[in-house]
Amino acid sequence: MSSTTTLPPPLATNPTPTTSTRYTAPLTTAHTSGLPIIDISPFLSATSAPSARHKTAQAINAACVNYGFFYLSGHGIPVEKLDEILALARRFFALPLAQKNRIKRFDAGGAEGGDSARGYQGLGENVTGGLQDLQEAVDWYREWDFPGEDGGDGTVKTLQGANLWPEEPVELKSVYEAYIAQVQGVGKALVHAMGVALGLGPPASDDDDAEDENVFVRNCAASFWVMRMIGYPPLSTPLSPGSDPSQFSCGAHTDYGCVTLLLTDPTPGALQVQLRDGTWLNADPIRGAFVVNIGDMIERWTNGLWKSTLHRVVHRGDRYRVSVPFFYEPGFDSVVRPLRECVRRSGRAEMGEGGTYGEHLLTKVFSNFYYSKRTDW
Ligand SMILES: N=C(N)NCCCC[C@H](N)C(=O)O
Ligand SMILES: O=C(O)CCC(=O)C(=O)O
Ligand SMILES: [Fe+2]
Repeated sequence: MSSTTTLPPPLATNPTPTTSTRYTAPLTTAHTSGLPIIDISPFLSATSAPSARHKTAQAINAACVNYGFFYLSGHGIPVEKLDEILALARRFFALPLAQKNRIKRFDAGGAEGGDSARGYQGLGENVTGGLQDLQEAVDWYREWDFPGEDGGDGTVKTLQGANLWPEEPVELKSVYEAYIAQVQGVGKALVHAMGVALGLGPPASDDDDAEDENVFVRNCAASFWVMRMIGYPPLSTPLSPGSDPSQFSCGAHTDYGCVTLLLTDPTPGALQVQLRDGTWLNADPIRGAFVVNIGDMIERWTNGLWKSTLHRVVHRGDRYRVSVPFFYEPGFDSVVRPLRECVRRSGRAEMGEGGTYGEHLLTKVFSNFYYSKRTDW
């Protein structure tokens, strides 16, 4: 394939942010935002009652049909650990730029002519919908060693290689690696629950180990996860009442894979989620809970029964904001095509080409960087 990087077309004007509290399904517990709070613990314990799992699965289905977003509680990661993750992110971003640049991602514009998505990216380096985001970030991906130079086809180099870890804070690497192991377990339980919520049973098998497995769990077994640590200085442009934002901390986008487990500091009014009617809802954080949303691969698998919902960050507070999303995704080579049962239920034609998650991810990553000058794929 030979083409230059094309950015997505500019977004149509965004609707005015709102703090709507409407929701359309009977949900047992809801935050003031209206987004449901869902307890995943029945899927983390092997001994939980079937009725408890059923309740969780039903709540997930309602949340994914109505919003594509919810809060997740009962995940078992202590709140002190979550606070520590955020505090370490804040300490890293407070370092001088020269020090942060010591783990700078290897840029396409660099003298050596390669690029890498792993590492630190400075303010304005990430682009969404054709606009630079007012954020800086560090990306870590599942480590992936190719036997060959470029994985065979020259298109995956950007995602290869080892992660870059900062020297400071010294404990960041070990704390984050332990967290990644824990949060992957939550991701696995969550996609398991999602398969149950959709009535996607395990494959017919005599193998006891496969008893609980469904198509989501299987495809995430070698999850090509992404961990992202983001820092957001406040946007400076004033917003007059009723006007649309012209600058974003992170422009409106959908996430790419299965589920995002988002951890943020307590800053309110920053993360906004688009409702079905096109208005924007503030999804303010709940301490100790994750904000969860589904990504493009779940939308494709379900043939749109569950939507990968647009969301954005518009941070106008007065304090530097940090967030740490963990993206629990399919394997890089997972072929994702609509599930026959979901196509039938949706009553719509089969959506999407049915390519691999890796192909989707690469398309996204190559359109994300302001400095990318990629011409060789
Ligand atoms: N790995 C995930 N999902 N990262 C989400 C990043 C979203 C913003 C990005 N600039 C974009 O336009 O997609
Ligand atoms: O920082 C946030 O609240 C959300 C970030 C986000 O949506 C993303 O990185 O995909
Ligand atoms: Fe996102």
